[in-house]
Amino acid sequence: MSVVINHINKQFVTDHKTVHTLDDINLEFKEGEFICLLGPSGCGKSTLLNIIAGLEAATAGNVLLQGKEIQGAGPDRAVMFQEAALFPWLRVIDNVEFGMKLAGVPKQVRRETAVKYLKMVHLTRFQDCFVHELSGGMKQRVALARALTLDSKVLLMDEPFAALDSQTKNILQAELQRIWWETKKTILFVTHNVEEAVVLADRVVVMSANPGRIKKEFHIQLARPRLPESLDVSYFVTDILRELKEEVEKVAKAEFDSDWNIKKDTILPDSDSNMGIGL
Ligand SMILES: Nc1ncnc2c1ncn2[C@@H]1O[C@H](COP(=O)(O)OP(=O)(O)OP(=O)(O)O)[C@@H](O)[C@H]1O
Repeated sequence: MSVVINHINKQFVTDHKTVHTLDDINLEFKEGEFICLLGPSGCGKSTLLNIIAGLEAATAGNVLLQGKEIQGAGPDRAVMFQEAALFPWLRVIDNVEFGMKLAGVPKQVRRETAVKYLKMVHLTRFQDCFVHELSGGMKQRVALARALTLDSKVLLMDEPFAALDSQTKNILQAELQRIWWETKKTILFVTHNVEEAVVLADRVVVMSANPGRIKKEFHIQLARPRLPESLDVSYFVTDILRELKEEVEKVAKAEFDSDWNIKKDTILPDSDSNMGIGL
């Protein structure tokens, strides 16, 4: 399913100020394309993802899915966040079935579909466990299985692996590459991690901040599966980091006290592929 973002603007109006978060965002995702969105903290990545999900309204502009303007959230778009947001009182299998239950899918079909996707994330052995019995990585795999069950053509992922250790993250990146390949979904994946973006994406979109704009796009024409430690991945990482560095420093200058010295206290060593985290 193709996604077209037309002239999206977003302003948040609070009691004491108006924040111009997104300025004239135009983007097109081809059917089955994997896009990663990178940018300094606060540039509006999550806001843009929420607008595409229909969870947030744009101030101006629109989002077209297969040529049709979206009106709020819909089953054609599944969303996955940094926190798995599973129900602790339900077993794994019931968590995976939950969205289908709400959608009125009959019990038998629900169960078969849940097992199919638990198999896809290699968790069938744990289907009768409760959430507290799972590791962080397993919880995200349950959330991924749940997101896949509604068979939506678009998957919107907001830093889904950010809270995981690097080994688990690498495993899940490999799994996601395989699942994307098998399901042919259109994926928008928000991350702070440049290496993760290069490993996963067909195209990496870099945003600038204040207000959020599209700064540059990188087409990652590398064979898959990709390994984070490979030389061709590092080549793209270096290139993208160069583009991001300027943006992250701009945000830091605006947010840090005036005695902060960008050279002395630098948070931006050239090899840092998590640039911007924690700003
Ligand atoms: N509900 C809201 N009300 C007011 N301002 C908001 C709201 N949601 C987001 N903002 C502001 O919009 C800007 C963009 O926020 P957003 O979370 O989209 O950025 P981000 O790039 O995803 O950041 P991060 O990488 O840190 O998650 C920030 O300045 C934020 O404070």
